[in-house]
Amino acid sequence: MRWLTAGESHGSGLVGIIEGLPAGIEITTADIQEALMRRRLGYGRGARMKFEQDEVTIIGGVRHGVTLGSPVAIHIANTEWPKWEKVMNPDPVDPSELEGLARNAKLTRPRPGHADMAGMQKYGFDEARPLLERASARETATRVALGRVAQHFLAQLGITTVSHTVRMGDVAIPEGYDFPTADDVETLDADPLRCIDPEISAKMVEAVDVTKKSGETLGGVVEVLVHNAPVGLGSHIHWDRRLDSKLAGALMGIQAMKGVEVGDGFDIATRVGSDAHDEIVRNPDGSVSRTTDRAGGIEAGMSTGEPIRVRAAMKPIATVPRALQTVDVATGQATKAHHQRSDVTAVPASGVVAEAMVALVIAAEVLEKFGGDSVEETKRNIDNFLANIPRLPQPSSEEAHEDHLGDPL
Ligand SMILES: Cc1cc2nc3c(=O)[nH]c(=O)nc-3n(C[C@H](O)[C@H](O)[C@H](O)COP(=O)(O)O)c2cc1C
Ligand SMILES: C=C(O[C@@H]1CC(C(=O)O)=C[C@@H](OP(=O)(O)O)[C@H]1O)C(=O)O
Repeated sequence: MRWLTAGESHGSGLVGIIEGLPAGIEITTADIQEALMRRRLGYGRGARMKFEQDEVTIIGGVRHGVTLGSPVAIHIANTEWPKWEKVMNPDPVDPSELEGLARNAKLTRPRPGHADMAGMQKYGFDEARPLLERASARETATRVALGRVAQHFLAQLGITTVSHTVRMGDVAIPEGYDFPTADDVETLDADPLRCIDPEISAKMVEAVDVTKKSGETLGGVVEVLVHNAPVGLGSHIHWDRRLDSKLAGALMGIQAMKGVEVGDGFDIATRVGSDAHDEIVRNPDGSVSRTTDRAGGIEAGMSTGEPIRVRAAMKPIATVPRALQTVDVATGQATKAHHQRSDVTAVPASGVVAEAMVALVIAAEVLEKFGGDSVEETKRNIDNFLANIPRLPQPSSEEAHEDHLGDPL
């Protein structure tokens, strides 16, 4: 399975293509539209989220609400395009038509923390527009659209994904909360911060308000959980086949992410071994499970069958209203970075994007291990694999209580 996106923030639209998914995934334009609505929700987003619409067209790969096994191509029109048509036209535009257009003004005061400065130097532009257009998280609409197709595939296999906000600036949900499941998605989406704790959510709203008033921006942390993923996705045999490596790369590939954790992540480094791992127990049917989920459902790069749990830390938005120190690349003068309308925070939206990225990784891993040209075939292969994992023998009561501490390997 592979996928690609194209399109600029203020271009005519975005395009996503995903190839290698099986036939038989149930998906409609309305489903994708709904996924894109979820990405627009969230307290702290800027004006653009309110007036711009995501107009979805499925270009190929789906017939009568079901995938065909051919590449699925999705177009998302930017409804703002008429205002940007001259400034962002792929074809040359007569300079007289651009004269005096505020939108065409050269952005020569790069924002620290965005693509402006490094991008100008790397790609040889004398202003930031050609960089920020593609760096912009507008592109994540396409990932969410493709991610929704992957999520439907996984859901038909019984695998579900859910995301939520666990931190907004210095407000965090206390550890020890029950992991949300697919049943919580509606409640989470109805919360302005996509937080499972209403009291903490109210404090997060307050933090966003205070931040906005002071001309500042705010970051936070989102968590994604995958429930019911089979054991054995990913592999220990090479670094780039490890599931944790792939998930970390996918999450870090989201704009503004500065850190990723798997399971209890960085906190694990502060603990002793017996508080760091997930002890293994025999279930009555002879299968095994873990007593905790500190490892985030991944050991040695392989899913264990426990919930997969990953987190991503988002930095505060770089377009800070109280603009930061920079230099004007046209004059060399010290100045303040250019500022336009912008989000105060996009953490809740990032949870939806992170969920899509995780779904795309898990879908690819499911297909890598189990294959299948139809969803039914993939499902048969998973069921067959799981049915053939040997069940543990029934222990005698003495053996069950035997202390294996110090057993030689
Ligand atoms: C959903 C979402 C919305 C974002 N909105 C903004 C925004 O309004 N203004 C801004 O400066 N950055 C915003 N960002 C972050 C920038 O896109 C990002 O900082 C920039 O592309 C530079 O990449 P980097 O932060 O990964 O270094 C947003 C990110 C996401 C995921
Ligand atoms: C358009 C989206 O997010 C944009 C992401 C973004 C950035 O710099 O990443 C900057 C803002 O765009 P603008 O500068 O045009 O106001 C956000 O609105 C979107 O998520 O659909």
